[in-house]
Amino acid sequence: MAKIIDFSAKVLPDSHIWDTVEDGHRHDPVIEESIPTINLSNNPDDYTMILNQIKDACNTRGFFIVTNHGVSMDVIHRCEKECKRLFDLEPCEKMSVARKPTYEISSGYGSFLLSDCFSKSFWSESFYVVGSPLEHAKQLWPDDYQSFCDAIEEFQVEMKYLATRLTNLILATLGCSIEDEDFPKFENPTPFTSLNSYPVCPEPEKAIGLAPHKDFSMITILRQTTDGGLQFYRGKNDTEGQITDHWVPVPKIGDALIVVLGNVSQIYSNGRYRSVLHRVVANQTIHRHVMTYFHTPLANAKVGPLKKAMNEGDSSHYKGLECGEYRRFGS
Ligand SMILES: O=C(O)CCC(=O)C(=O)O
Ligand SMILES: [Fe+2]
Repeated sequence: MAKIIDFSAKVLPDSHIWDTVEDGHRHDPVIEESIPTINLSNNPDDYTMILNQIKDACNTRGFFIVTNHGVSMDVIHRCEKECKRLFDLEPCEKMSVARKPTYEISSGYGSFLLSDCFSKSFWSESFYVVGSPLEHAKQLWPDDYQSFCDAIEEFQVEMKYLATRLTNLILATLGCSIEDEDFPKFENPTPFTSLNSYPVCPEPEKAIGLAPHKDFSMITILRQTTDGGLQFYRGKNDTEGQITDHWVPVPKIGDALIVVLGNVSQIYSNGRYRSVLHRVVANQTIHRHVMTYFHTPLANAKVGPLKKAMNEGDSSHYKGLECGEYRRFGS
């Protein structure tokens, strides 16, 4: 349920103090390291190289950065502008389009759905767009809603195109092909976009922007306006063997986008690829905005390990369930 939060407070309210709450790996060190960066050129000669780079990133990290991704930077910049316009509104205006308190994802303003799992609140706000933003945009800006709708809708179209391309590449790295009868169909899934805002925090070391979690999607694609927040987890259980448990901060790299493997990738690959734990830390100097696109099969699509992704003799680690059922069981 959305509550009004005073993000201009000089002292962190008790409702947002996390330093005594176990949020999982809170105190593991943050270590800067290079993040796999893949140039998605359209040159057919680069296809095998791109496939190998994606395979390596999926095997070892569960996240990577893409450049030359084909998403229009004009659309991205317009979306960033509209995202700031939205979060700059007065709290009561934003509350007028608050998300309904349901477990199902629905459009509107509020805290992240994940926040319902914790007793403390996140130092952040989000605006979910499931399908079209028209109704809420008209309510917020009766005479000036078109630029918001256009930017978000164009963003969703471009992101869906990129997400489909990346999904097909990821499945190809598992030996699956579009001709397979169980090759997942992502036709007409309702686009789900989240605009996120992480205001400057008076006491960032005691707060959290977004608690550690894994995404439910096949992949999530993110665009951040600045760095200073998102971190991915790498730990002993990762495939590279003996590495120290740590968090890897994600810098903002020019026009690049960030790709995150979600639980559906883990299920399709029968656990060969792992969805990656990630979090957002609060910071004291920059107001960070993020646009996120979640690429997920339809709720009634069957999701289970793909035949060709399994090696001879492998047993299935996941039951074949409908996508919506997996969501209800949580992650
Ligand atoms: O805002 C971010 O940087 C991350 C958002 C995220 O992980 C999510 O919405 O699932
Ligand atoms: Fe996430």
